[in-house]
Amino acid sequence: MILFIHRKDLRTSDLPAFDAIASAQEDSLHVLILEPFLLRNKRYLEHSGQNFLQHVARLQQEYAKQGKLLHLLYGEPEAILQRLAGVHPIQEVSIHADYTPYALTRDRLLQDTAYALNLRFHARHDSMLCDLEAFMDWCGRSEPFKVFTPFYRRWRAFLAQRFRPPYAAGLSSLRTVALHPQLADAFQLPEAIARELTALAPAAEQMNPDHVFENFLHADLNDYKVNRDHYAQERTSRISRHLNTGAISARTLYSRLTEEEDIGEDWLRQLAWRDFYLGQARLDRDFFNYENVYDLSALGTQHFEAWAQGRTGIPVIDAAMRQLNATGWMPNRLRMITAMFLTKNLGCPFIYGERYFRLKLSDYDNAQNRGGWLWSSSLGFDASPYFRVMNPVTQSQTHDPSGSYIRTWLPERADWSDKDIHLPDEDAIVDLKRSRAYAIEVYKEIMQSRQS
Ligand SMILES: Cc1cc2nc3c(=O)[nH]c(=O)nc-3n(C[C@H](O)[C@H](O)[C@H](O)COP(=O)(O)OP(=O)(O)OC[C@H]3O[C@@H](n4cnc5c(N)ncnc54)[C@H](O)[C@@H]3O)c2cc1C
Repeated sequence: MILFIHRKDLRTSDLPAFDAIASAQEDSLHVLILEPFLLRNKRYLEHSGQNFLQHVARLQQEYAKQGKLLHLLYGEPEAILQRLAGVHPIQEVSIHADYTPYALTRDRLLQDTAYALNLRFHARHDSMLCDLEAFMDWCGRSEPFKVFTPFYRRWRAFLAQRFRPPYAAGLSSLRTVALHPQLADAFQLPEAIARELTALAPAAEQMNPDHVFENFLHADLNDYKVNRDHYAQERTSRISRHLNTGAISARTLYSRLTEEEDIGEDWLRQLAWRDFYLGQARLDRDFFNYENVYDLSALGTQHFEAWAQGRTGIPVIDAAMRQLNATGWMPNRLRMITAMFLTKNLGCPFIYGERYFRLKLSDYDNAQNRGGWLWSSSLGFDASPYFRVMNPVTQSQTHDPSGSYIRTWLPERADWSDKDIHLPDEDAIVDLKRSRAYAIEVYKEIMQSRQS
């Protein structure tokens, strides 16, 4: 019997592990473990936690529809494995790998436990569109790409030659087995979480990542290049929250995209950024540690709360933060503008904004979020130059000239003229020009402080 543990792969088709289980022709016990650390401080009530639980509810529905068994458990994975292996004839543990520092430690412990129990252990790669090892071998490189454009060129060529199509075996071809009732009791979900799952079930039922993507392909792919930064129009795919929980795979997206007459190069380029950051999370030893590589002690948190609450007096910043707080969504350009504003104009270390987005973004993903914050604060590979400080007023004038986004999220400005609506309040918490000049000086020193 194979124990399969769901992770950021909350779907029932195109899973490398399902293919392996089907080939082995063995029974499989499928569990999804909700870990106390990941649900701490009622995180499941924040947008990021709600998105995850909603996808869990959907996965349960998918299993039920196909007459298959999925068991939701609460506890430490290695303790659960120990108990399960004592009761079920498990010979192998199968997971899809995750690369955050927390996940690596957890999975090392899980692997050690499996080996101590004489079980086989398989962690298969799933999240990237390009298999990283195969890609690096093909490129003849051992060092990660530090600059996006050359990475992108090679990545495109690799896909054209070596794209690995979606895996064929679906859930329907597997023989899932029931969990011993005693174990279900021992690791049952806390009542509050079980309640949330029930409450989210109706919305989960309506959710369909394939439809989200199909709608985008038909309605918005052709004009993506022009529209992607017109954030008031919301014309991007909005696939990220499904992609990051694994409810749809990057392979499926690419495979579907290649059926289009015009493949949508600009959109694909964005998907490449996702692989660029996922690759860095695995190959750049500093990726999760830049806050210690540079001396950020000249920065402070004085204005962090005003930023987080959307009370800075800079209209587009406040509108974006209010949208994020209310809905869990913020368009990409506004993420760049708000992140740069916090780290540069307000002089706040990037980890505070990163942590805030971790809770608030529905599509939160550790590697993508860190990548975005490193880019905005000029740290890490291929980041914005230290002297680049986007001006939120001119960004707003350029990308939303009529100010319709501000009108939606700052109702107190709904009647302002197109000209005035972008301008800072008289008592805005910073002067854009002065804070920009100061940020450039400070970040120049930060760049020089790098510990090798
Ligand atoms: C400070 C900051 C924080 C961010 N945090 C996250 C996060 O937690 N999770 C997340 O998925 N994305 C994050 N991003 C990247 C980007 O904003 C989102 O991926 C994008 O807005 C998702 O919308 P979409 O699915 O409509 O994207 P589309 O424009 O339709 O693009 C398609 C896909 O390409 C990828 N993509 C697009 N833009 C980027 C980018 N700049 N970097 C990496 N991948 C990209 C995403 O997987 C996206 O779903 C962050 C960006 C910044 C600047």
